[in-house]
Amino acid sequence: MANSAYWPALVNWLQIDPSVITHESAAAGRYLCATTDIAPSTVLFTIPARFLLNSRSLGSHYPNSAQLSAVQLMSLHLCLYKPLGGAPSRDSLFGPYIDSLPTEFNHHPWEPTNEPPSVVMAMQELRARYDEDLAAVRTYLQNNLQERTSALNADFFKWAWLNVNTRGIYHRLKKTRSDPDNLTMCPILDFANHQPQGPTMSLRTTQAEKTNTAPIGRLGDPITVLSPPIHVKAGDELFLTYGAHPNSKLYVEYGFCMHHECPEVDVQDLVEPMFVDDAKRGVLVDSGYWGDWKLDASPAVSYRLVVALSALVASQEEMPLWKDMITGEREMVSTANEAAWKRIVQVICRKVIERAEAALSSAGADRRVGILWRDELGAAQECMRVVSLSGARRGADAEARVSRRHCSALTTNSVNMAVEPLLSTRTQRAFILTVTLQAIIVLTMVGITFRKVEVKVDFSSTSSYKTLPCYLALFAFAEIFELFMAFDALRLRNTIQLMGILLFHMALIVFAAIQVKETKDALVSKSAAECAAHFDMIRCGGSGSLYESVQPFLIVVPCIIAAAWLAMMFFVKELYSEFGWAIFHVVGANPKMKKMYQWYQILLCLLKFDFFFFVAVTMQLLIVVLVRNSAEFGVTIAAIPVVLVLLALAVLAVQREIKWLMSISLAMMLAALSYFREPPASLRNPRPSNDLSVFKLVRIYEPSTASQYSTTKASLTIFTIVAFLLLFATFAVGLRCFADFNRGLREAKVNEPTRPQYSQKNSGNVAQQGSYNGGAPLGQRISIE
Ligand SMILES: C[S@@+](CC[C@H](N)C(=O)[O-])C[C@H]1O[C@@H](n2cnc3c(N)ncnc32)[C@H](O)[C@@H]1O
Repeated sequence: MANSAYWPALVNWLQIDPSVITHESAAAGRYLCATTDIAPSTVLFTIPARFLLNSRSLGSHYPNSAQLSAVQLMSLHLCLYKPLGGAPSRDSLFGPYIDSLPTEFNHHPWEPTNEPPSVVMAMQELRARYDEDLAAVRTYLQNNLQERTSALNADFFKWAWLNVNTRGIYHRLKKTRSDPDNLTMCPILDFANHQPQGPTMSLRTTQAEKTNTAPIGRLGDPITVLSPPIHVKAGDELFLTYGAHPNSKLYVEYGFCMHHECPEVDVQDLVEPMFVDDAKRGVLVDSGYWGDWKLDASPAVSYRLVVALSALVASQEEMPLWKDMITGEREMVSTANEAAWKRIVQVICRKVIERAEAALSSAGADRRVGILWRDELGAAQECMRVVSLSGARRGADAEARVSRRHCSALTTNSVNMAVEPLLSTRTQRAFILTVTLQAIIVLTMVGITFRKVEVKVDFSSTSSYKTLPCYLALFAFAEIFELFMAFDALRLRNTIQLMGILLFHMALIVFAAIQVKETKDALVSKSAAECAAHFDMIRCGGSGSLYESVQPFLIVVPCIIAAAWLAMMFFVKELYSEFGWAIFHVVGANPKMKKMYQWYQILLCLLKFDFFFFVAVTMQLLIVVLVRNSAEFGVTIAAIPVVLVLLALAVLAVQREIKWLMSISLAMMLAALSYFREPPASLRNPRPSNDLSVFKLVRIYEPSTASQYSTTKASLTIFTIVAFLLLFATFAVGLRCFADFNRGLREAKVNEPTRPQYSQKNSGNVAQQGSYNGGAPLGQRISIE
């Protein structure tokens, strides 16, 4: 079949009317285009499971198909049904799809010509994979389908294998995420060309991926393709991100190169011969740091290379320090060690520059090979510049700082962007629904209690009655705050905040339980003997009393919150695996950076909870203790927005790493801490009702003022202690984060993911939803940390 005829036949076979079409360009072959204007993240098309070519859809058509890997089985099928002599494929299963595949791969690099050594190595590895797959398929045919053995034409198999390699995408078909057979070819989607960054199409998370199990249906889940998260105009090209791959990988696996601003060089061929000491080689292999050593632009020297070269130049006595460095306990082995590995980096750079210049002066006709050499030259020159610049500075982080200015977009932003918008997975929706539902029920219960008491009691008559409005206000605020925190945690994919919410919710259970007794103390002021003599339905307990009528509502509240807590625990566990591999990967593989980022996340979380507890304590004071028309009442209310601004400034300081602002924020925290300990004399007031020194816990229990706090004693004590401890923790974590300023994390903090990101940085070996497989058996390449 003529290639131009494939499109109508393909959409007719799929029975869909997608809002996309293919066009062709000389530079990148066929590509996908929008046929109409499309709103952000709209469903473009869905391909049912029976049209997906993979181990599930083919398995039942081949005897003992489990003997073959997915790549082998798919390649075998394409090889057997390759369209011949312009006629359509004879395949009754996937004929129209096979007709839409490229007819040849003449341009695909197969034999090394003049490529850089690391690229030649990668090409050899690709060939080894191909040879292995061809041999496996031969053996399979001999053992199972002898009559088809003659159909295994090596040229056809190469065509088939390269189709699978350049068009296969990750698709969950197996029980575990890392199974190499989670691979499929998907009609139409496989016309999408690669764009390393910027808004691209994405795939809706499949049911199997959401539940983290094998798909339930025999053929697996369908694939739904979403448009980029921006408005697309008719005629615009629709891209997909294959992964944050360097040109060397794009060239070897997909046969093209792009102009990268931030190239990288694999220097394995230069570094490996330096390890003449087998013991050191063994240590690196055992610790997982052997190989994958790069000079790149962010950081100039990859962390793995720093680790390897530090080991290379470390003395025997220094090796324990080197181990401390890789566990993140120390920054470097020693200044002498660092100076020594930097000298080696300069030697490596010089060698790379020399050979790149030589290759470029005798460059052949292939434009792609020229790009590969220019990448090597550019990366080595940049690395040389940065390492010389940072001679006196500490660690690779200094280099990282300089280089990230140019390359942050490629490293932190270009990783595969969101597969899912906020609240698009069932677990996320279930989590928010649980928090919302329990909030509605709890507030209704508290509201009913309040109404019942309100009609009988004048709250201003005695201070103890004020416990009830205080209880209502606190709960309303706590529930709204929790809902905000839940949305915020999902938006940021922040698992630490989710843990914080669970702790907070647990505190709500305790608080609600305490309220049963506090409300009783507030209402039931007469002894049993007094009540026996003269029953007062408001001040007495027992049958017919006001307290008895509200008691069931008070008891039900902690039960509901506790039940919701159990459900939330379950959902947080699910969300942990949903976000687990998306969050904390913003900063790459460096354990030091990861640790710093985690402390930063903890600080942000603490600051949010600080705000809650500050407002909660203030609210209790306003309602129960302070006199409404007093100046202090006004000052206390005014303090709320002021504190909010201060906390926001603290967030800004830590995020942007503004030292002077962070110093002020820490000083304010310290001042607030000492305020808890001993209030300034000016704030002390002989009149207990106006006394802000209530912050000092002892006042709550002082005989002169104790009666004033009698009914709120327990909750005020708990809130005050928690607020103090939280502020203390915030101060300590703030100091820790301050110490991490200027260590290369700023870029990652500013570019935080408000959408999930699937890290590829530093692994270069990842296959995932929405990205092309990129060649090697997936088992070797899926990296889920
Ligand atoms: C999944 S296919 C995409 C559709 C393909 N262009 C076609 O003609 O069928 C992947 C192949 O497209 C080409 N390709 C993808 N992205 C490209 C890009 N940005 N520049 C040049 N070629 C690209 C490469 O040949 C790659 O192996």
